[in-house]
Amino acid sequence: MKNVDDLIESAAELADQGLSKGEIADELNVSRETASWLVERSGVTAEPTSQTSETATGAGGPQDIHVDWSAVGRDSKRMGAIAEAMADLLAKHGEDVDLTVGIEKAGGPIATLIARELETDLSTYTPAKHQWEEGDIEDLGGTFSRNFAGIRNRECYIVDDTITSGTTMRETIKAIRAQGGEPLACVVLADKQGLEELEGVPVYSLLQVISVGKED
Ligand SMILES: O=P(O)(O)OC[C@H]1O[C@H](OP(=O)(O)OP(=O)(O)O)[C@H](O)[C@@H]1O
Repeated sequence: MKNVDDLIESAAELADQGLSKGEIADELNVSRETASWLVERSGVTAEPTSQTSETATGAGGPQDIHVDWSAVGRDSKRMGAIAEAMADLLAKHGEDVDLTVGIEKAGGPIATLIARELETDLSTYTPAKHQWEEGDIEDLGGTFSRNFAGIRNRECYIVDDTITSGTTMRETIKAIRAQGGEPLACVVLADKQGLEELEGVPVYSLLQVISVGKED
């Protein structure tokens, strides 16, 4: 499920099957208000309520969602469990990959644990935005840390905590290719874009955060 249109379609199917709005809310993991809004948008029910329309269309609502994963990040055991799950998402790409690239800063610790799980080397990439102070960020480049493994024309995985716009992940893919490497897959904790791929590289996430209250 990728976007609000998919949710609307699913809500319509469930409504057609005779489920109540509460049951649809449970099925789709959204609030009752949002379930009502989705069903109304699908055209399956004719009479919108002013309350649900107001609530879910979200006029003046948030433009972005902050993902706070500190309950995981502050505990190495929880981090290890999350890294195991993220590594599992990459398992379909086989066992030949021997490099995991973490995007600094937050992606570094996660990548370290995933690299351990997958028994790969570890590399880290610091995106250009971390060097930026003023001027055009396009004039800056990111850097691979010399403290960790080099890309050296290898296939690799890319790890970060979140994708918001996708800019950082896209930059990292290009930087790895510029070093002769080939990213086989990206993995993040939370993807706020609901991406399937970026620059031709598959994107996996434990959570996809789908905004249902915002008009495109
Ligand atoms: O998809 P994007 O719009 O590029 O945003 C996602 C990036 O933003 C965050 O990094 P942040 O700048 O907060 O740095 P940090 O990793 O040091 O926390 C996050 O860790 C990703 O790297």
